[in-house]
Amino acid sequence: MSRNSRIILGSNQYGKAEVRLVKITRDTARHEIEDLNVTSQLRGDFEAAHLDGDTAHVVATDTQKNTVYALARQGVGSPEAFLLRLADHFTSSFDWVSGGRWAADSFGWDRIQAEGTGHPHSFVRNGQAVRTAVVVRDGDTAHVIGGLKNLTVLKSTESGFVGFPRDEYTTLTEVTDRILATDVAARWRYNTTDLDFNAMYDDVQRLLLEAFSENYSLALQQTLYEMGEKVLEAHPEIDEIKFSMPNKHHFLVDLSPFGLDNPNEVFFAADRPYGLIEATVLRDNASDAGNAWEGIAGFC
Ligand SMILES: O=c1[nH]c(=O)c2[nH]c(=O)[nH]c2[nH]1
Repeated sequence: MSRNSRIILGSNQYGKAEVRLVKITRDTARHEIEDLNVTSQLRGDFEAAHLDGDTAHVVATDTQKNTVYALARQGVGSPEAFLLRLADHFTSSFDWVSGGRWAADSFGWDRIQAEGTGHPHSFVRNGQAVRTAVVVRDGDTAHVIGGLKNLTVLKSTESGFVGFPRDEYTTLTEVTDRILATDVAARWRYNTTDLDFNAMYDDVQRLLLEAFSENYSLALQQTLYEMGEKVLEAHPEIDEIKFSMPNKHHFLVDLSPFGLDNPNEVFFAADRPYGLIEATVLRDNASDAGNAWEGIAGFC
């Protein structure tokens, strides 16, 4: 086949998406569970595969899936550490693999309560946030991005929204006492790979919840910024944090047709449309993110 010399291959990556991995650690009768959804994508010299169908460099996506399971046999530890190990494995095993992108969602399980410290091997899926992690490896450089999504929070007072501009299309009334509710999605970029990522995750989640709850909110934008600021102040290992937060509106129901008052007690929880508040909070001297954020959808 003759080739059009003015057409070239651009950026590319490939691998296995959403490998469902459950790892039970059962060294003792008290088991531990790790539950992840892992995506592995390789980057490097794959031009011949795209141009000629030459598979000599194509580490099969099936092999990538198997590698996820095989490396899990030695333990997961934390999503971030596990993805770093996958990155190391692929870049050191195949000369032409120069890097890639590895991502995981991880799902929490709590022990079913028994006396004392909980059941040794029975768990209930934790309905709280889904933990997210991404490792982007380019040569010897690795970027690690921790995160969470679906962290649903609500405060029933200590929030208002006043002072916004009014034009011919503005109907919103000013309120100094409203419900503020959102599903927090956040991704934060570490500036080192040598960390106890599980401890970091727990502390970032704690700080996010604390910041959401502690101050009067003049706008969801302000609360978002305070959440990011609190994380960056506490953790020099994090250079930036991105948020995407829907403003889940709760409208006061007019009960006057029924002869009833409604002192901020009965609400219609609308599911759409919703406000969508997104921002990045970062250090003014943040390290270079390179292409770390590429492919992470839904943030600005
Ligand atoms: O916290 C808020 N920020 C907004 O930008 C906004 N816009 C709106 O209609 N309500 C709100 N609330």
